[in-house]
Amino acid sequence: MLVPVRVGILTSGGDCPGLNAVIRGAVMKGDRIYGVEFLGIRDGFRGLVDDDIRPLPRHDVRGLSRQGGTILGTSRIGPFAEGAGGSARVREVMERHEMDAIIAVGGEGTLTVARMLNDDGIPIVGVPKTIDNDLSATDYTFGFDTAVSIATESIDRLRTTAESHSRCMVVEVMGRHVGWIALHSGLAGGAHAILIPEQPVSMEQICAWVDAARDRGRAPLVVVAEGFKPEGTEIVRDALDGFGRPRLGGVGEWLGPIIEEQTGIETRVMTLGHLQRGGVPTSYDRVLATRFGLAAIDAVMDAKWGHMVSLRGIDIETVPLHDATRDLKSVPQSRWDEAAVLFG
Ligand SMILES: Nc1ncnc2c1ncn2[C@@H]1O[C@H](COP(=O)(O)OP(=O)(O)OP(=O)(O)O)[C@@H](O)[C@H]1O
Ligand SMILES: O=P(O)(O)OC[C@H]1O[C@](O)(CO)[C@@H](O)[C@@H]1O
Ligand SMILES: [Mg+2]
Repeated sequence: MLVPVRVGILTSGGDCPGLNAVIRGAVMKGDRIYGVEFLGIRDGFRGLVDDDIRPLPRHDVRGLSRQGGTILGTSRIGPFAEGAGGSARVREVMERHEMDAIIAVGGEGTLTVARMLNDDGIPIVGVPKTIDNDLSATDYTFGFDTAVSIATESIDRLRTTAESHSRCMVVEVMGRHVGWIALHSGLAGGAHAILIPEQPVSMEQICAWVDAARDRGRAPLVVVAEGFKPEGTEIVRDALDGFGRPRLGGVGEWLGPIIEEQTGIETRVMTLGHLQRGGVPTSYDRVLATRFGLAAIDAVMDAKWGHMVSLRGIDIETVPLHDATRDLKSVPQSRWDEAAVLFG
């Protein structure tokens, strides 16, 4: 059996508070316990395609657990894009650097690529990241707690100004396919309506909740996930990002004027955007990310190729990437029903 001595690590997809803590955990345990050397792959899979790789010694990860972003850089470039060379190119670059295995830290797309590389025989393990908390096969991903904390603090601040002016406030948070950030920050912040991609809601219902909150003497607070789709209305999103995905952000700006017109309540809109992904991770995310990093190098040494580390209850386990990338973890109906009792 291959005993890895040189391990490459990359971070891919959108950045997320806690990525550096994963890198530190893996490198420190790899150095102290297993005596392996690390290679830092720059900007996710781009570094493998372009051969942009450098040594990542232990002293380079000092103090990293509290640092936001990723010291390795990240991108949405994949090895299976046209002209990128696929698994053959990845294998060639690994051989040039005598790299025995790869730790890939990323979201559903990155882990899908890791699975495809593994299917072609490349020794790789995954670490799940995303502020959206949309990965199945793990209870939580790091970054989510930080994003919810930032959103909740923002909601608390927006509330005092909204109350002073008796205004309605619409707060747009991230959540491309799922509404976990909106659900948790909305619950924590006492929102009068929480709008998520999983639950289409009509404008009539949204305005009814706003009216009801105002009638009780409250400044109505609406928390909306960027991927929310109002029932019976198409929001045209024709702008695409560099990778052909709809550029989200803007549903709040779309909702605000309609609420103002239909309810007569002066309405302001705040889109939190990338604030939710920046800055230092919370202590919860630092601990989870560090534990994921420690478990990732264990998985490499145990040759758990094609697996990712995962949180189950309070334990860190490994699960096959095939299971982890099958379905997105959306907000179940019961969680939305539970929250909806408090709307209006
Ligand atoms: N099914 C796929 N086949 C080939 N390449 C893929 C596939 N899915 C994703 N990729 C590649 O992997 C990259 C990383 O995926 P993506 O940009 O979705 O980030 P992610 O890891 O899912 O993180 P985030 O949560 O920020 O989206 C994609 O930009 C693309 O280049
Ligand atoms: O930073 P970018 O590339 O605009 O990506 C934004 C997307 O990334 C995420 O933050 C994480 O997947 C989503 O919530 C959001 O839609
Ligand atoms: Mg993705």
